Amino acid sequence: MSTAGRGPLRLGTRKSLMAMTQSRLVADALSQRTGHAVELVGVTTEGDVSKALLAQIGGTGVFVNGLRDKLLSGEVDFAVHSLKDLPTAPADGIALAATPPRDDPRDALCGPAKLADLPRGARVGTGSPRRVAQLRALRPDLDVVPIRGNADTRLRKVTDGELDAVVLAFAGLKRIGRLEAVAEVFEPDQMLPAPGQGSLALECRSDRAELRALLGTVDDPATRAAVTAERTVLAVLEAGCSAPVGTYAAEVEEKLHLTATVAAYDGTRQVRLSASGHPERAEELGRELANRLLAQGADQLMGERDIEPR
Ligand SMILES: NCc1[nH]cc(CCC(=O)O)c1CC(=O)O
Repeated sequence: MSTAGRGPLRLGTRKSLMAMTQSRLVADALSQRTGHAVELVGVTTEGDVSKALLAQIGGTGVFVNGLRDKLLSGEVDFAVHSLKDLPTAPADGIALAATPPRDDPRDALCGPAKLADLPRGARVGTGSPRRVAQLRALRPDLDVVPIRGNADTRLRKVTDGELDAVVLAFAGLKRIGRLEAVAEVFEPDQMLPAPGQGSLALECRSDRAELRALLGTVDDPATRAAVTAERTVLAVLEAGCSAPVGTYAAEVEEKLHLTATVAAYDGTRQVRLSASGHPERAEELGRELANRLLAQGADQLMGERDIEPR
């Protein structure tokens, strides 16, 4: 195929502004490292076509599967995903070839005021149970409103006056050039991000060894250790992207520090634990922390649900 200099590498990407921007970033980094030209190939996935489908199956993997099909059929050579959108279960025939250096993993409040300055009962929109639970823990008086749609659509609900604020991933806002909307960035001690948030994932067919090595030139081992620990927590909890699970891992002085929370939707209870260890033990660290969360009632908290995103 095109791995050894015969024509550009074909990068399959969703066509949204966020996806195109992050794909272009990866394409540029890869060209710089390897000298290979990279061509973006826009792919329409089921998740882009059908909102009904997205609601029905909860979003897990719909964006990802369409791109994986193109990898397996050989229509594209590799794909770039937001890592937090990747299901934790490995996919047959697909390899996670690289996790580039992570962008800012934090969540951001977008609107006219910081969280503490929003009026009592202010309407704050988010589609994520993880954000719902942690927002309610911080400000039980808020009216947390479930919303869907891309970042632009969500931000418009604030400018239209339908909502007082929305919570979105800082990295995504940066990629679409909307950081001016940010009123406050939440530190992990206030709100733990989604596992893998702010990170990208490069996938290709697992049988293409040469291509995997080439893509591996943009891999960042510290990012990989961190997101491995975070995603293992999610996998062991058997929770998906729609679970009230927040995690954050980072390497400090060659040690990996991991914090994870499982929170009740009503914000009244939260289990939150931390652990640290050698980055090579990222997976074990995640597994051990998840088991400790379960021992403290995490499964019961995850089973509770009081709002459905619309
Ligand atoms: N769920 C959609 C999604 N997938 C990745 C990002 C943001 C970028 C990232 O986390 O890497 C977003 C939007 C958001 O949560 O605000």
